[in-house]
Parts: sequence; structure tokens; C-alpha cells
Amino acid sequence: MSWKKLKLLGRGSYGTVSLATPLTDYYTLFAAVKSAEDNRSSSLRVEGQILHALRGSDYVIKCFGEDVSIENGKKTYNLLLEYAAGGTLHDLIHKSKTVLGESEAAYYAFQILVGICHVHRKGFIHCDLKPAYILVFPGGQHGLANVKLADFGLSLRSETNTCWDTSVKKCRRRRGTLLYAAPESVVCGIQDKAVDIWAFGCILVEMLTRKRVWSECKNKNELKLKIAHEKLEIPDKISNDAKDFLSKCLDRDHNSRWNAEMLLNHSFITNYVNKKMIHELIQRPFGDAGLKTLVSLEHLFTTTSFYYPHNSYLRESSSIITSLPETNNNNATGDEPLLWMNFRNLHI
Ligand SMILES: Nc1ncnc2c1ncn2[C@@H]1O[C@H](COP(=O)(O)OP(=O)(O)OP(=O)(O)O)[C@@H](O)[C@H]1O
Repeated sequence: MSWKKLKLLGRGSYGTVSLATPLTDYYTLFAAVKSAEDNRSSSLRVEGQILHALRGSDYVIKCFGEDVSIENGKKTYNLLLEYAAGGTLHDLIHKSKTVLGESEAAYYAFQILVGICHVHRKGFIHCDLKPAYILVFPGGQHGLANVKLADFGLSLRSETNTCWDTSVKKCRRRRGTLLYAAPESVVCGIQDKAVDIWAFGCILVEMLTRKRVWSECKNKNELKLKIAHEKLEIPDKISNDAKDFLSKCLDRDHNSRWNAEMLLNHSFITNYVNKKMIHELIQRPFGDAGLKTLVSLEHLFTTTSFYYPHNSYLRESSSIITSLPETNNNNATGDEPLLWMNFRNLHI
């Protein structure tokens, strides 16, 4: 094993998340490792495959590879991810003393939407978007953070626009966290791309007010009834642009709810983010590496082509692109290398 877990970052239902560093270059390179006992690792393995399929976006957490280790005598499956030094959007919203300004919220909203756009274009639905599943990387533009979508454990493939499961009362049961669930998923279990947009709208309300949506509900049943039958109040003390934008995200009719691309062109976003940049980001062809499998940690940390930066370089550089070992690389296709790490975001 050429890497070492340094400390526990958190726990999920599947297992643990740890901060890790390669043994050869202690404290110069970090990653977050999600680990599960091998016999309970199926959802983590699926998440790894989904992240592999979603590679190529700067707005979706990067997966560097997978590995199996023996820990306390038990076979353990490990998924190696980009380390988010800034924690989650939940922390960013609720641990700060003041409500985020509209321009700051719009900047994060823009990044989340570009991530959603990528996920949807790749044929997936996240199904469980919430502030705790959006990771924060300090060091973005204008002193703000960068944010990326994470936790694809409940994601679905959207073969058509809607995912139906004929075995369960003609429709798939609701997935994800109830608070951020769309009316159509609560009422009839529909999971289409529009559920991600509804959840995004709820997240934006939370960013703009520091209050969770439906905060007056006392229990799950009341919450379900409200989502199913009531209009979600748009906050009062925000600009008309923000109100209009939210009304497009929180349209109760999922057929007329705006999609991510439409929302990116709304003035709430374009007032703050350059239109040309948005167009380039959403039109950018997918960076599909030609690899058929995830890169193993052995290759990740032992390849001679992997570049370990010096601290001084870290402060100046925004990104370093590394190449894969010859045997795995498929550069003949002109594909983007799989390993891409934003070193500026690492805390040294
Ligand atoms: N790439 C990462 N970088 C830094 N911290 C992370 C990373 N991934 C997860 N974490 C942290 O680890 C903790 C657990 O994460 P995870 O999202 O896997 O579990 P969860 O959402 O709490 O549980 P579950 O997914 O089972 O509902 C969270 O506090 C999260 O902030």
C-alpha cells in the first residue's frame, strides 16, 4: 500500500471518509478516501463507476481511482476522491455569521448549475442534491470558493427523460432527502432531471436566507403534505431577478420547470457571470478519457509521470494536469487525461 489514511473526515451509511496522503510524499499531496467493508461496498462501487462516467467537469468531484486494502483484518474497498478543504456548502451557509450576498449566491448557483448541466448531459440524474453534498474548495475567483457536486450514491441513469420502475406501483419510489424532494417525486415517485432543479431551487433559497425550505414543518408527514399540495414560498427580501429565477426552479409542474441550461441564461446568473464563459462551459465537449476502468492507487501514486509540486508552486498554480502510465493511457484519441487535481485547493 503506497498511501496512508491520516484522519477521519466523517462517516456515511456505507463506511468512512478519511484524509489520505501517499507514503512516498507525506503531506505534499492529499485526497479524501471513502472506504467500505468489501461485502458492504456495492453502493460505493456504483458511485465510483458513476463518477468515472461523469469525469471531465470541473464542477463535479473528481475520482482518482479505487483500491482494495486489508484493514483490521477486513477486506476494505476504497474510493479515492479530490479532497475538499473547505468542507460542504451546508457549512458555508450555516457556519457564517451573515447571509450570503446575492452576488456570492449567484456565483455558487452558477457553478452548481454547470455541474447539473454536465450530469444531465451525461445521462444521469443526481436525485439527492442538498447543501451537504456540494463540496467547497477555497481559492476561487474574487476570493470566493469553488463548489462541486458530490455524493452520487443515489443517482440514476436517465435512459429517457423519466426513470420508471415498473415493479413498484408503476413508478420508482422517492429517492433522496425529503426536505429537498420535488412535488412529483413525493406524489407519484417520478424521478426525472427536473427533480435536481427543484432541489437546486431549495438550495438557493437556503443560500439566500440561511433558512431551510419548509422550516415550519413539525414532522415528516406534515412535510410530505406540504410538498405535495402547497406552493413553496419565494423569500420576500431578495431582488426581483432572484425571485423570478427561483420561480422557474420551483415551478410545481415538472414539465414546465426550467432546465439547467435555461437557468444559466437567466439574468440572475448573467448579471454576475460573463455570458461568453457560460456558453463556452456548457458547449464544451465532454472530456472523455479513453480508459475503460478506474485508475488503481498503485498507478496513481507510483507512476513516474505524476508530478509532485513544491509548496511555492502550489501558491501560484491553479491546476496541474498529469498523464497516466503508458500502458493505461489512450492519448492517441486526443482524450483528456483522467488525473486532474487542483492543487491550489489543498491545505499544506
Ligand atoms: N471529497 C471530500 N473531501 C472532504 N470531505 C469529504 C469529502 N467527501 C466527503 N467528505 C466529508 O465526509 C463526511 C461524510 O461524507 P458522506 O457524504 O460520504 O457521508 P454522508 O452524506 O454524511 O452519509 P451518506 O452518504 O451515507 O448519507 C461529510 O462530513 C463530508 O463533508
